[in-house]
Amino acid sequence: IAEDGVDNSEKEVSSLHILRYHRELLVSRVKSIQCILDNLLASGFLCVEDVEIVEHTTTKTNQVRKILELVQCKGEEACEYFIYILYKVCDAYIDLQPWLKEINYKPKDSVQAMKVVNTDPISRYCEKLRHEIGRDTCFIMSYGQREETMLEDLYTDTQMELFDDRNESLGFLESPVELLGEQGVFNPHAETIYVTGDAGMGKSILLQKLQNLWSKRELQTDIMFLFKFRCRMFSTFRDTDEISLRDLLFKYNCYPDQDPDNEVFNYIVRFPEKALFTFDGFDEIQEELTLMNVPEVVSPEERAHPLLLLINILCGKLLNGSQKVLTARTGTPVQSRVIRKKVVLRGFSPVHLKTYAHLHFKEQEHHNLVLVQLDASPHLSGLCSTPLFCWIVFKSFKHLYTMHDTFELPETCVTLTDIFLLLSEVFLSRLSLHPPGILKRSTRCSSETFKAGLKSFAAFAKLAFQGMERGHLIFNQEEITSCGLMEEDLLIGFLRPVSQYDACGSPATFEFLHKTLQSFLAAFYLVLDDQGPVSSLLKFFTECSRTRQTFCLPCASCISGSSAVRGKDPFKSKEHLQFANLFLCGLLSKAHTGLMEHMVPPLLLKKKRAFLKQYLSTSVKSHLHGLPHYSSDEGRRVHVLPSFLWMLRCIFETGSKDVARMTAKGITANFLKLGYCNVYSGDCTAINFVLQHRQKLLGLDMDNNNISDYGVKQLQPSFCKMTVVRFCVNELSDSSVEVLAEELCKHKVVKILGCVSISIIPVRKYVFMLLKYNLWLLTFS
Ligand SMILES: Nc1ncnc2c1ncn2[C@@H]1O[C@H](COP(=O)(O)OP(=O)(O)OP(=O)(O)O)[C@@H](O)[C@H]1O
Repeated sequence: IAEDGVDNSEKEVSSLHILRYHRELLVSRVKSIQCILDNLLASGFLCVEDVEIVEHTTTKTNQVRKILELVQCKGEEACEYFIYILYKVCDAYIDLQPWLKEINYKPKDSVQAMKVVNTDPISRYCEKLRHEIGRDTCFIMSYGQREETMLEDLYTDTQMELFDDRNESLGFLESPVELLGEQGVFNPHAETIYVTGDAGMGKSILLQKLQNLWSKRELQTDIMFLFKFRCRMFSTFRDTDEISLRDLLFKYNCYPDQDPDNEVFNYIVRFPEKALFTFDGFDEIQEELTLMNVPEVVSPEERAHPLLLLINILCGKLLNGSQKVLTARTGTPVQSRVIRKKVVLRGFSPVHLKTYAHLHFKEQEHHNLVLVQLDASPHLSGLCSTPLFCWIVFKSFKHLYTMHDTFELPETCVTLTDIFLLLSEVFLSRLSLHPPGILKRSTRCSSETFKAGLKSFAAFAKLAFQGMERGHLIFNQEEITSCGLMEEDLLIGFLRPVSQYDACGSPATFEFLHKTLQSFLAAFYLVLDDQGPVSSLLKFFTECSRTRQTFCLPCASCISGSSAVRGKDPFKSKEHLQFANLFLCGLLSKAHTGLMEHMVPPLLLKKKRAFLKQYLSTSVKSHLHGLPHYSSDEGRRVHVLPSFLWMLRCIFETGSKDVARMTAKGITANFLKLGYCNVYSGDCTAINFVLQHRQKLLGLDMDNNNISDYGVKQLQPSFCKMTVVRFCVNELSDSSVEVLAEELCKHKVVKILGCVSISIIPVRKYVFMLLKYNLWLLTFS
């Protein structure tokens, strides 16, 4: 006989006895009665009048007492069924599960044959959340509001590299299912999984995949609630707005139904570890974080500014124990003490790229054509390792190929501007008189398409520009109309509705298909604008170079690490401004004169180009001059920062050999360290574009970047100038070793080669060759 007086050794302890004996425990632990009443009524143990009696009883504890009284009156079978409900609906009666274990409860076969329907508000809410998230995440963004693609049909894994707090690689994740797991956790006390990557690397899609997996119960986790937020939403609040935590969770996801006692929210507060938050695009709210001055900790009941709630959730001060996945673009400062693990998205590997092409092009003819063209252009393949750029290239190819007799992917020197022009052409061609597929046109005339759609295009460009000026990513109907956009313009694809922010169901606000597209259009506006002085062209360059002090909230400083003063450097600022500048350089390049002259008076265009070139030359000179040099045994060394890369990207986009030559000459150091600069394969073309103009020899250290074989191929023409070549900790395969060995042996100027190879076989083959020329091999594995 146990301490509580119940004889557990006896086989048949009556349920009636159990209820009587544990009455007070049950009264204190049964928090929700709805599900019990529903099931007792449905199974006929209680009648409607009984239920009404319970409902009219005043307090929750008295209601439970009443139910117990009633079931005991109905007899053993009713009591048995009552306990069975507690056992079956375990989520709702979580507090009673230890007790059921204690009394060694095992449902009899007879009661197991009876049906229990889970009508508990918490379980119902979980189901509702899963259903809504499943519905919201099953499509992938596509252009045109009428066209959507299933996530499952297009999602391709990307390279997800794990890093510790000292930026040492901890290997790769195999699939999004592993994102919440223990692999790569370097700070077990923190709760935020930080996913970072460059623009268009697939951070939002990875979150979408994660949410979709959860909705289908394929995530292998016991997370019951998933709340998804896009950080840009937090910028839509005024400084004085306040909201409760309850509203933040439910209003921007979904509200529980029939939950008069607030059971769902109370449950989340009691068991935060059952909740997962996803916050997408933390970089989009950095500006606002600097403006507020608010207290650090809030309670779940207190109303506060939504941003403050966000920060406190991320820091673990609110809903401590909940899991968080936060995404942001590379370089967004987030303090490592709140980071549990860090995942860097590296884009498509060559194998992923092939898989993605396969999913994209179901028709063999298209598929083969694209693969042949990609193989022929390592530069294009490098660009396509960024999923966003790849998606644009593939989508445009598909569209233009079906519209015209012949269409080839862009050639070797394709720039990002070319890619976004292609996307714009596709959008604008929807305005043309010939719908795709009906009549194929023999020749493609881009300028004609742009000219025909110029009115709408200029209106989109204006909207994008105004948004950039005001720091807006979301636009209301009024802003859209004031730029001259009509309802039918919205269908062509530049904008998409932000439906979930409107509780009434109708999409009242819009955003650009992608942030990068907004930057592109804003740059286009600067080129088209014939009202302001030519100098207004430099609007975003000037903004980038403005000395800015970033003030951080006391609590925001837990998250955003930096409060540094930004220097006067036009290549060092927020990425969306950098992109706008890059596109400006591209649009005003010589290569696009033919197209732009159809939209901008030639004289004005010429003036703008000359003005930009002059500015760029001066800025490059001052940037190079400002780089910190130091002397070493190998001569003058310089360790550049990621802003140097932005400068090179802009130069490449201009296509100006003069500026490239001047830059190559301006690098006075004889050793350039480009480590940890986030160089990806697409950048190697820009680096090569400048370095091939260099007369003097140069050592180049590109360790710890994101360069694949495509990048090495792009640098081939510059190897003849290199005394040191370092590619350690990149994504090179054996084929790069072959390229490197052959190139370097050919030119015989290289003294040190550092790289890591996947297998040793090609290395052995080339080691002898390299040693013959007294070459120091650094890190072969
Ligand atoms: N894993 C993937 N599989 C298939 N397509 C992808 C994948 N990742 C990204 N894409 C494509 O690239 C587009 C851009 O991706 P996404 O918006 O996720 O990038 P991001 O890293 O969040 O960019 P940003 O930092 O600029 O917001 C997607 O809309 C999709 O078309």
